[in-house]
Amino acid sequence: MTVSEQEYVYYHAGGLRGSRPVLRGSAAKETFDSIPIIDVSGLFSTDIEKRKDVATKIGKACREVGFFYAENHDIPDAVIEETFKTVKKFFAMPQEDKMEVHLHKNAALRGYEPLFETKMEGIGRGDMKEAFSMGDDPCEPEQNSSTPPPSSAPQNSWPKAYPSFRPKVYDYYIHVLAFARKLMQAFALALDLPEHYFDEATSFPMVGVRILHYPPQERHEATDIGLGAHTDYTFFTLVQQESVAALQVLNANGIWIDAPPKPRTYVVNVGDFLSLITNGTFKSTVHRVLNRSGEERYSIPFFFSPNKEATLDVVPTCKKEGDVEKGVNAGQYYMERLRAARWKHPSNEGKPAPEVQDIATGEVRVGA
Ligand SMILES: O=C(O)CCC(=O)C(=O)O
Ligand SMILES: [Fe+2]
Repeated sequence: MTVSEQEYVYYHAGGLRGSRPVLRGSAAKETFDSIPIIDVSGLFSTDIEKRKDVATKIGKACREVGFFYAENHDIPDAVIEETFKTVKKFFAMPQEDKMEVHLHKNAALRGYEPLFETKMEGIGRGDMKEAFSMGDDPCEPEQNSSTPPPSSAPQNSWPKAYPSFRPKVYDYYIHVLAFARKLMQAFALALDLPEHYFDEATSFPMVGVRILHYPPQERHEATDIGLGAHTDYTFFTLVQQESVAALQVLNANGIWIDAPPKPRTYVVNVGDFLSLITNGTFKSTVHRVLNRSGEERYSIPFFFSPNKEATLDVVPTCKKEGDVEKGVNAGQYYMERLRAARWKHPSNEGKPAPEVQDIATGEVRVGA
């Protein structure tokens, strides 16, 4: 095969542009071609051996794939169903009611983002999704922070036109946060660390609920994308998808593996923070959303990351000889990544527009 015939996949990983050759036939490496399903019910057992059994499976999935489906979690169906109803009602509001809480009006980059506002990849129109995000804020009583700051601007923006939105989103938030904490303990066990190893670094974690609406894509090419190929800047992410398949995960051969919704499961994926502190042992795997279904798609990622103040260093069980301590400040890194993808936010004023890359051809240009 000549160089010019080599096909590549382009993406953003760890905030940097990357590419991967598409390997087929005899050139293909050993890699995953499906997403493992893990029964996580043992995590709720009082028997540590049962918890460790689940953690071992989680560890294998994180090392080999970076993604898994968690089945038999403890979040009631009714909570998830009610949340999707809420999500649909939010997106069905008149545009001006959504724009009232536009993310550009919020210093913490929370709130509503209309269609095509982010451009993870692609010289096309941008990401074909609208979103609303909320997250950790010690000032909001629903979050039961033991140490609210004496005074601080609210971090979240809530739509006035939909008063019951906030309590409904919080109902989801509280449930998923508890499950995420359980998973964090399982990740510790999976790394041969004490179960509560991460408790201190996640005492008031950076978390976010992002609700997403992907209209059906008119064009069926990768240049018309729901959400460009990326990795998450989290410890891990818990994605609840409704019924429409569109999420895809990139394997080592540059092949997109479908991660369709499976009833009563969460898609769990390792993010860049967990990859960083495990020296890359746990994979923060590239993924994207392409909604070719012809239907409206709704999904709800829940992002779980360390405390803002936490310093990220490689955990003792993953250290290698000669490693230099990374000492990354979690909060700073998180905000940099969040801002980089939203360069029109007022906090980026004066900074040059970032470069974007055509996901089909690899061509790079200054973003518009
Ligand atoms: O919509 C999805 O299924 C995934 C969304 C996602 O990857 C993200 O928001 O980081
Ligand atoms: Fe993601």
